[in-house]
Amino acid sequence: MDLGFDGLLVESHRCPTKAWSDAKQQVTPSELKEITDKIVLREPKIGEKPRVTLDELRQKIDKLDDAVLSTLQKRMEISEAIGTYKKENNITILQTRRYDEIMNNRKERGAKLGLSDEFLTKLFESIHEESVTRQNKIMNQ
Ligand SMILES: C=C(O[C@@H]1C=C(C(=O)O)C=C[C@H]1O)C(=O)O
Repeated sequence: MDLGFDGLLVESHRCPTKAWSDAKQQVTPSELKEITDKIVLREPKIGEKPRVTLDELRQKIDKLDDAVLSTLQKRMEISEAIGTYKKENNITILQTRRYDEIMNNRKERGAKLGLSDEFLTKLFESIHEESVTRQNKIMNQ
């Protein structure tokens, strides 16, 4: 456990089922040892000035997240335009071949950038779901 918490409240009992209160959340002493052994204690090094400050790194993340958000917004706008086209031309919203093509291509490109298959699957499934939801709204208007 490396959670940055200041404290941890755990109830322990020799025999949890016999505890007079909160029996369900009591852990045995050996489980308690297992939990405390896993705790990582960190002492931030104060005084030593790091080359790059945490604030600077976070500002970089903030900027990149802005770019991610505006890219996603632009992608959804295009998806909605495709939704309108599909409505006007009576085309099915879900296009599995195109979806598979996107998934395979993004995962292949992502792998080259060191991004995991699991992460990319979750990311593009979620993007696709939102995209289809938006097109459905247009289709039902
Ligand atoms: C955007 C489209 O509609 C759907 C959404 C897709 C997407 O967001 O990438 C891909 C295929 C379709 O299931 C499309 O047909 O191209």
